[in-house]
Amino acid sequence: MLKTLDNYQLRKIKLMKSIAIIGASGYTGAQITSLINADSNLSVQGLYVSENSLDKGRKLADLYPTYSHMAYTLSPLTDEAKQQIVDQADGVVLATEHSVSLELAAWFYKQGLAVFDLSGAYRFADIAQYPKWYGFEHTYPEVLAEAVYGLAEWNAEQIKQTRMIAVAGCYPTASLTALKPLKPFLTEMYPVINAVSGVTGAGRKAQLHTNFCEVSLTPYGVLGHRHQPEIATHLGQEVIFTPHLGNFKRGILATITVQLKPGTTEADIEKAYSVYDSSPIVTVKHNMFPKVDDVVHTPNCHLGWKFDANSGYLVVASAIDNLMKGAASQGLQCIKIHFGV
Ligand SMILES: NC(=O)C1=CN([C@@H]2O[C@H](COP(=O)(O)OP(=O)(O)OC[C@H]3O[C@@H](n4cnc5c(N)ncnc54)[C@H](OP(=O)(O)O)[C@@H]3O)[C@@H](O)[C@H]2O)C=CC1
Ligand SMILES: CC(=O)N[C@@H](CCC(=O)OP(=O)(O)O)C(=O)O
Repeated sequence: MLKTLDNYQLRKIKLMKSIAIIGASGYTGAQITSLINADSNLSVQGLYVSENSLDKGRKLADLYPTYSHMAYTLSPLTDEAKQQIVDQADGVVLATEHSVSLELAAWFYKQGLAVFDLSGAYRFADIAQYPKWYGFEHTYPEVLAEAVYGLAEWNAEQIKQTRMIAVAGCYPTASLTALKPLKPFLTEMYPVINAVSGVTGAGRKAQLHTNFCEVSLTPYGVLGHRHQPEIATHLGQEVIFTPHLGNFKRGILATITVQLKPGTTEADIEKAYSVYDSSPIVTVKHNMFPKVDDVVHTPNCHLGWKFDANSGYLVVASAIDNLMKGAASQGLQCIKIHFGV
């Protein structure tokens, strides 16, 4: 029977899965490395940075002393390294910028690996969206056609079936987790999402606007952030989305105001959110609101809501850690769902 299985199927039934992490010196890459390292069903094949990276050859723990228990070295992603990944790994995590992920995802996918991309390069099924929101033409429609949106609580069946997983964005994860259960009750009025992110959301590289002395709570990307169409696409409804940069390191709080269909009751909303009753990750509270501090460094999403039956307005707040549920721990959820470990 084994003779009829191809290499990928054989790898899939192997008990321990080996994962390569590309972009491992960045915030999400280092975070997912620590999660994979701690998981008894997974092993780290290797950690990679760009071929000419200033960090190549350095130990991850030298960049992040908090990871002093891990002895991994950052290797340059040369052609030989890519071939080694193909030979040794079952899956590859891309914790790289969108245009880098665009190329690497297609290459590793075509070599037969499972790809878990933390960037936005494969999150829209509609190829026409990429030039506007990401500034590039998507040149791999055949790989894009295989991509599934890695919102773990909602798309588990598809995540099992495909090798190309576009892990959901950070603000979209917070927003969609709150809004998707309410879909049957939404009207034509757009939900209004105001969200604040910690500065790690912008990545590790030096940028003026994330300097300590520059950061002060402010909106950005108003009526033009790429997460607006990501949320709208995966909700199936337009939204108004306003992100803010907050003066804290980690975490996202999205506060969402939405008018529900006439006749909607509190019981309807309770029932809608009961979809998360069996989830160890999503917790829903009525008339109690979440705090960012309660979710940072955890994979959890905390939701809190209040409804005014007279006006039909619901306010729901959603808190996650942008580096965890917004990227690395959701990536880990996708890996574990995909490989069934
Ligand atoms: N930060 C966040 O909260 C979230 C981020 N994301 C997404 O995850 C991805 C990574 O984000 P983040 O960790 O913040 O980014 P960082 O800027 O912190 O890290 C980027 C990493 O990519 C490496 N890199 C750059 N170019 C290449 C290349 N050509 N080949 C291999 N490695 C390369 C960098 O190392 P070097 O340059 O030294 O090679 C670094 O390790 C992005 O697409 C981002 O949009 C998703 C959800 C949340
Ligand atoms: C504070 C900050 O700059 N946040 C980033 C979002 C985080 C991110 O990298 O976006 P993805 O989840 O789509 O990968 C931004 O607004 O672009």
